[in-house]
Amino acid sequence: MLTTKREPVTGGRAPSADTLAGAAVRALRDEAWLSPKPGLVDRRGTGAHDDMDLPLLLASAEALRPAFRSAAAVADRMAAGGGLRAELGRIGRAGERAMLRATRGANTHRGALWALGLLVAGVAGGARDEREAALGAARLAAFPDRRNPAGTASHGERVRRRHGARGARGEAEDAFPHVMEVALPRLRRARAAGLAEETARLDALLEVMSLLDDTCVLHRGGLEGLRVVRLGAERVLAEGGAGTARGHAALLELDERLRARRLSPGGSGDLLAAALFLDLVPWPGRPAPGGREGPACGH
Ligand SMILES: CC(C)(COP(=O)(O)OP(=O)(O)OC[C@H]1O[C@@H](n2cnc3c(N)ncnc32)[C@H](O)[C@@H]1O)[C@@H](O)C(=O)NCCC(=O)NCCS
Ligand SMILES: Nc1ncnc2c1ncn2[C@@H]1O[C@H](COP(=O)(O)OP(=O)(O)OP(=O)(O)O)[C@@H](O)[C@H]1O
Repeated sequence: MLTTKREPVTGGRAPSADTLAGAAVRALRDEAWLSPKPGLVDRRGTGAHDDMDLPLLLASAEALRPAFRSAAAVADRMAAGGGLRAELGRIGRAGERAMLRATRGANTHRGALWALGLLVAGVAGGARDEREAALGAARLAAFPDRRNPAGTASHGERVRRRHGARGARGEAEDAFPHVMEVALPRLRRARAAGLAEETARLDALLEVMSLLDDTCVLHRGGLEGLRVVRLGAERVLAEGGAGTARGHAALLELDERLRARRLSPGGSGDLLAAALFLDLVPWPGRPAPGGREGPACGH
């Protein structure tokens, strides 16, 4: 049964489902285009992957638009609770099927759909700012996924058992600390310091990479792989970040190393996309989203 949602934000209305879906797809596209990203698919190539490239990521992002729209619509209609969580689970699984159809079976955006789907629902549920959106998403993530079909042992599940990493689910339940306390502040600090938008985004990605227990990396490379990713990202930042000659050289070296070991920091890519999404949301009563108009990276 549908329950009515709590009264919305004071003053303005939550952005429409179309607007939120547009921002989520745009965030995925921006993350995909961003280059050079260590180990990830970008506009230069396939990174550490052999089953995906930029056109496939862009097609996947577009295929997820209806799922984001539905997540927003249902969160606008229903009160936050177990019922809404169950609906989001259904929408998320349908979104994953649409993604797999669009990519002929490649997992291009599973983790991203999870993070962005919950955040879209957090915003549509009446959040007035990004902090409230992350807290709303966390509350939803904490409800049991009642309709989750049993017996689907994902890579993340196996890694969780083996290494105790809490992965994508833990990040959401904790209200996205690597988005709220790492990626967004880094992005804004870098912009305030006058760095180019692409450099600011790369530095935000690298800082997340240097801290995250990424189950994508653990699955492919174990604890040693995770160490390579985290220390490598830390070194790029210590050399001055993506915008300096030394930092850029360290970044390309890290990219080589990750591609040679088939290590892809997909969880960090997802969380950068989540930060870009929150940065794009037209919060009620506020001016231009993220203070910028139009694509920052020329696509
Ligand atoms: C919880 C999810 C992510 C499944 O998690 P699980 O770890 O079992 O899956 P999987 O191994 O496929 O990994 C998920 C992806 O998360 C990303 N990731 C990895 N580590 C992290 C991390 N520390 N933080 C954030 N993201 C991470 C990576 O991209 C990874 O590929 C999710 O897909 C799910 O339960 N979906 C069901 C549909 C649903 O409820 N959707 C709701 C929102 S629409
Ligand atoms: N630019 C990007 N390039 C590649 N992956 C990305 C990118 N941005 C985010 N991701 C995330 O990385 C994940 C891809 O993970 P991975 O390739 O490890 O999946 P898998 O198919 O489950 O594993 P494997 O390929 O090892 O069998 C996706 O869930 C996606 O959300």
